Amino acid sequence: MSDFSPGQRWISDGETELGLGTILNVDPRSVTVLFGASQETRTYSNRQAPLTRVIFGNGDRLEAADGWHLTVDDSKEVAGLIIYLGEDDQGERRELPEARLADSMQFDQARDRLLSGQVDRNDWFDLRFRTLHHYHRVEQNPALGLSGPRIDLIPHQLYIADEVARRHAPRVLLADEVGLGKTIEAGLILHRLLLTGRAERALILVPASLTHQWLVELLRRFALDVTLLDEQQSLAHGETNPFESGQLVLASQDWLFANPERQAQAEACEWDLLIVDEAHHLDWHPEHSGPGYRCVERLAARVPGMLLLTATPEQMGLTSHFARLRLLDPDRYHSLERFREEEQHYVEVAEAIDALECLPQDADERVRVAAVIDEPDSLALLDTLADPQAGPEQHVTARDQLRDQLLDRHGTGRVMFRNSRRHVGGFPERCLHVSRLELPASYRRVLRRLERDEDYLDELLIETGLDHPDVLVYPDVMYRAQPHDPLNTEPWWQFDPRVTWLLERLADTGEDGFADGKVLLIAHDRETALGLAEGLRVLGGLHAPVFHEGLSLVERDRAAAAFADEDEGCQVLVCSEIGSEGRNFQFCRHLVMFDLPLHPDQLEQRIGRLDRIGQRHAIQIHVPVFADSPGERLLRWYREGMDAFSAPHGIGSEIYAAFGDALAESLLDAASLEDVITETRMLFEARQTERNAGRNRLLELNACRFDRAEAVIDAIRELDEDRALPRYLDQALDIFGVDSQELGRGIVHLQPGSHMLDGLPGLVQGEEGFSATYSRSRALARDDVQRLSWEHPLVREIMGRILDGAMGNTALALLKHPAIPGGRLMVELIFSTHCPAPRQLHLNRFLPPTAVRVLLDESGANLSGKVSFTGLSKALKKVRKATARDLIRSRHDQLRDLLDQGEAEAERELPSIVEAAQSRMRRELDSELSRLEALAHHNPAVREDELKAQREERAALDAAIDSTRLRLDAVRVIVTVGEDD
Ligand SMILES: Nc1ncnc2c1ncn2[C@@H]1O[C@H](COP(=O)(O)OP(=O)(O)OP(=O)(O)O)[C@@H](O)[C@H]1O
Repeated sequence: MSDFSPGQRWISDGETELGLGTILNVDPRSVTVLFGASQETRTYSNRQAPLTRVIFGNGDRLEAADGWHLTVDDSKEVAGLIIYLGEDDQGERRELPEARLADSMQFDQARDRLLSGQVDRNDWFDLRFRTLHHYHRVEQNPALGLSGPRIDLIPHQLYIADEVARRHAPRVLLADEVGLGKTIEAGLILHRLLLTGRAERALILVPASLTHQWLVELLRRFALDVTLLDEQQSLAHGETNPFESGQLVLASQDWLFANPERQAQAEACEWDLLIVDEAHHLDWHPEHSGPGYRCVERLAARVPGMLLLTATPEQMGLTSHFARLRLLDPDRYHSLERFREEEQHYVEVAEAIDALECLPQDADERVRVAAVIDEPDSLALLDTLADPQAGPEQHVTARDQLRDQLLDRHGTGRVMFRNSRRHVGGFPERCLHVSRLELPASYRRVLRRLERDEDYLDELLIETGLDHPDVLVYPDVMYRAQPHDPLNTEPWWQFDPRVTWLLERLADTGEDGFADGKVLLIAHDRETALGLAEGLRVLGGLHAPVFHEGLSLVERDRAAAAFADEDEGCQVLVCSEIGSEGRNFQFCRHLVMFDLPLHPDQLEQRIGRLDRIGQRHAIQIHVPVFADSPGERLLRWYREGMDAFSAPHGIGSEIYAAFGDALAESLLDAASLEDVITETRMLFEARQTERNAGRNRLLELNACRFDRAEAVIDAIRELDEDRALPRYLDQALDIFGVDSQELGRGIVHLQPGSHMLDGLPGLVQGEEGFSATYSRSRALARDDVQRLSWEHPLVREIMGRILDGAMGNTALALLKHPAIPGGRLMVELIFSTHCPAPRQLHLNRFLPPTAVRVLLDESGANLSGKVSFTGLSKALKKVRKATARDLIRSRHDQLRDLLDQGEAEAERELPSIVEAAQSRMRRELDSELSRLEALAHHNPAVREDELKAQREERAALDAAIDSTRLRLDAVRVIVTVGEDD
């Protein structure tokens, strides 16, 4: 191209964001352009410069470098430079030489780009329209944020995620029984909040031993890229706050709770959500609370959303449990006494819920319901339900609504979610195998003396520094604590029969043996675990990795990975108590409790490693005990006092508080043990009956409302089975330059093509790319295959780039049609609703960008209703860019008039779009608001700030929707060609 002259204004085709350029220099080979707004200079080859001359036409409004505006009505050319003539905003006639146009004039808007002759590929325009269409659809799906994660669709988890993530700044305790998927629930909530714009930054605090597992789960299941922060990483940030280094930060509790400076840095950041796993460790006492509790308490006061996770909420006692509820909602949980008192009425509420099923047939049951309700809306529903004249449909609706109201208005339901195996169902059986072994002489010697001599216990405690009753229950620990005893010369594992017992079982292929599967072994003490591993190696030649608190995180993960490997992995993993929390070991079927923990909740945590979602076998729990030892008595207490091995019952903590001391006393005294067991059993049965009738029942009914869970699952399935996604993605990948290769069985491999556009997640030039599938079940079966969904980061990135940028917002194509003579012009205009609002309002659920298409022929007739987008698109032929530019230049004025007319046509559709969005929003938010207001009367768990936020949100949404405008998003010029052209 040789017609460049210094001073002319041109724009870069590939980098429109640089703004308007000025030719600085031209020589026979190259042309140099200054882009003043971005302070960039580019030199291009003179022959192939990807530049378009910017020439405005009559009616265009221009901005001058010194800020005034000119509406053009004429132009002239002087020495190759254009001078625009027209009127300024005050109506004065002025001239504006092109060299004095503002550098900052924007050229990404479709109108400007088109009129300045910039056109994109025709298929880009198609993709842009389809993107708008699908985005509009998907954003309104109620399952948005829940459909992308690579998980099985398990009702209780999806119910909780949906219920919690729709709340303003949710603050809840996720307290499902062990292994039912609290991590998954927290991940789902986080994912949905992020995708819908309700949260942007989250801090996740987990025990050190679980950091890696969380990191992997969040990446593998939720495609969330999390920054794992530790001291080493933090030091690398020098003076800057390391917690600012990512949007999602994962850190170890052990590290943060011990480090006041780092805590101050974490507190100094803005977070939307705080997640704390294994929250039962946050212990609180009136005189002294633990450092973890204090740290979380300070964060809780600043961070609006909070999820606490624990399977054993009362493990540190009821007071600590209450204190954690208070962290979530200090207004609601201010008095422990009152909390206890409320619990007394749960039975009546649960009975009233059951009574609903008997109405209207059994009129007497009405009284039971009426006894617990007094709100007029509930009473009206009860009247309908009890009225035999009402129709069956009315009965069903009234029953459902009343049930929801009863659940909503009483109990801890809004703050605490606890699903149990009993309620969820479908979990494997637990089988207990006890092996009685003879007490070795070295242990017996001490125990006998303890039984005979009361003072010896005190001496022993002082001498060993151990606690009571640990000294009794862990004889190998006691043995090791007396290294100076001349009789204690051998390592304990050399004579402890549990070691040989274990070796025999590991090798045994018979019914009693462990040879058919992996074995997780948990011992209370780290030294026991280490010694045992040594014993296995020396006595049996067996290598067993050890997992304990003394290992670094990397070493722990290595040990767990060595165990998990299906083909190469070791048969047994030896863990100290630290292995009994949070880790996923459901691929094992044998659990060996080398000794027993002293707290029932700890016992349940141990079993929970295997008894979790994904376990496919009955769980074999093996306990070797020494005959007539304190360990055997402890076992009896667990079995006979509370059936601790058969199923979780959630009252371990209360039982331990009541009988822990008496039990410790009776471990040496078989006679008093009988009484402890009898009394434990009585309390256990009484509490269980009480809780199952009241609190547990309410918690269960509240933790999963199956009909609502089903509705969420249906919405997810709709997205899962959406056949439009593969079609859309095929086209998008092709345009973005991603190569896709079918691998068979529904799996494709995606990798960067040679012309791939940069910055697509998971695809880097020169790297392999990734394999993926649209099928949920296939993705679940194969860790190495990602799942493609509308929520996959690659799909979101592609859609975002198209919608936020200018890609494909102008095009020109030819149409050959026997009925239309050549040389005619048509324009296809795509308008989109534009409605600026803060992201956290999640406006898209009511009014996502909505396309309005207008198709005009050159006479201005609107053909949109007659000619569909797809029909027209199929008939179009592409054209060279240079020809397109010439065509546009020659029809500039006519095109501008058509654009103006199209705008007026589209505007006519706006009111109905706004009205529909407004009524959708009001319907949903008003009913939620009235539900919340009614609830607040009864259940103080509704926080005042929640109500306030809900009202403000409604007002803000109303205003935002009201201010919706239409913006021209894309335009395609269509030129007809005759049969002979
Ligand atoms: N919906 C699901 N789809 C697939 N796997 C799941 C699902 N829910 C849970 N799992 C798997 O089941 C195991 C237990 O889940 P998770 O770790 O979330 O339970 P948890 O309640 O947090 O356990 P714990 O009480 O031990 O902390 C994990 O391996 C998890 O990946």
